[in-house]
Amino acid sequence: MKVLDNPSKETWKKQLARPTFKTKQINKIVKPILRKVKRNGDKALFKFAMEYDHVELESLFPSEVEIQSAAAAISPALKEAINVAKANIERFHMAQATPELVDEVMPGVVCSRKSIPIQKVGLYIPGGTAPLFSTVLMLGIPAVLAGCKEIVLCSPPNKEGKIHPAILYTAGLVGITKIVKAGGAQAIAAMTFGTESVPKVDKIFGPGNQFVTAAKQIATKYGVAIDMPAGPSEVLVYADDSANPAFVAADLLSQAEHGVDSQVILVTDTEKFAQRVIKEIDEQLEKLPRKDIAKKALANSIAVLMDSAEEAMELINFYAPEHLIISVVEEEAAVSAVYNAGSVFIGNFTPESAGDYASGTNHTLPTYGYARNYSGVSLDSFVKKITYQKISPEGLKNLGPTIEIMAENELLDAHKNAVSIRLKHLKKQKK
Ligand SMILES: NC(=O)c1ccc[n+]([C@@H]2O[C@H](COP(=O)([O-])OP(=O)(O)OC[C@H]3O[C@@H](n4cnc5c(N)ncnc54)[C@H](O)[C@@H]3O)[C@@H](O)[C@H]2O)c1
Ligand SMILES: N[C@H](CO)Cc1c[nH]c[nH+]1
Ligand SMILES: [Zn+2]
Repeated sequence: MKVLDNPSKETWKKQLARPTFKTKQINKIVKPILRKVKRNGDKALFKFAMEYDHVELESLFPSEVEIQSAAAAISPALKEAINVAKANIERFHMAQATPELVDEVMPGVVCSRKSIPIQKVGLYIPGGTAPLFSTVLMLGIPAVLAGCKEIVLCSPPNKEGKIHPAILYTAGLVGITKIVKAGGAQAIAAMTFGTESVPKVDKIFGPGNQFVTAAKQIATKYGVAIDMPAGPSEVLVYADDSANPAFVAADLLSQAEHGVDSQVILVTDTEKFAQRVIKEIDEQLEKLPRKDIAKKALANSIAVLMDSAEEAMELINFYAPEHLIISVVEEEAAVSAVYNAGSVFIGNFTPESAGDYASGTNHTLPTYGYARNYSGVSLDSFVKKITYQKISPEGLKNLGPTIEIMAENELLDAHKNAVSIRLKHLKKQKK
């Protein structure tokens, strides 16, 4: 882990760059995949499963036997844990529901706004190097709560041609029945264009590797919406002497183990603390089954020493981390200074893993600095807000002249007439 000592502002962009997202090279692979799925439908999905997941699939759907045996393969302890997580995620996402808004803005002019579910949604559940069944909860729960009519779930098959039992079990628990064995860019293409077996959806959700993220971004050119670019996981820990170096190291490693292209950052105020954390990382790393992945991610990672708390916060907002852990004495000041982050974890006893699994917040979050302009997934991501208005004759008498003069000055007479014709009618009626 490289250590930077009070880097000057002009160097932040370069010094804190994420591992190069080789957009051009990735797009070169992803675009033909999209094209082929659009042209050849299911046939292309079978072909890409062979090419990228190294399996010859018999069917794109899990069989009834696979679904039944998935439930049997999950231990009672894991089932219990999934239930606790589900309850917390449901509770926190349910609390996000906004009631219908109705307002009589002036006498006789009533405006309202309602949340209407997006009808068809596609959920991508990563499965390349780890079976992220927790993502089924994070996407499936708000989709069901929002009332989406059709929910399709795609996840890559393993070498036996199966989707991980925990993903199948959790999907069933949440109430998702349309499950497709497809991963990577081909899954995104299938949900974008539709195939013989996969319905075309209105919006695609979910994290994934660089191929998935690039495919989602290209897919938007074909009329489908996406939640956000949710790529390789990252965490920034802002800690001082009051933090426990072993805890900090564990948090940094928790995101480093996601993928070789993940990045983790430590921001602290003394070289001594940074070195204690680095020592802990070295010790904990050796015991991790995914140490080879984490090691590569750590090669992209940095410890930054910042003397001034204000500048530290400026740097953090500049970086806009997906996850931000704050473990400093001046906790409140730091928390209130955050304006760019996907999700914030406060205090020594709030590991980022809590949000990944079970505390209730959503773990599908913007990476790569997109926390500057995107929010993480929430109930809102699965609805559209439709506005309504109803104007009474009295209301039109009150508002009409305002509209008429504005339309006239925009040189749009037909707009003005739509009001004038009604006002004249009302005048005649009065006589
Ligand atoms: N930002 C978030 O909210 C969030 C949440 C969870 C996970 N993640 C990230 O999701 C990612 C999951 O990645 P993963 O790889 O384990 O699973 P994945 O399911 O995203 O990707 C696996 C698929 O990638 C495709 N693929 C692999 N190599 C390819 C190649 N050379 N060319 C074309 N396609 C190829 C294959 O089709 C395979 O099925 C990690 O980077 C993790 O950090 C992010
Ligand atoms: N940290 C990931 C989001 O960036 C989510 C996750 C799922 N499982 C474990 N972690
Ligand atoms: Zn994680």
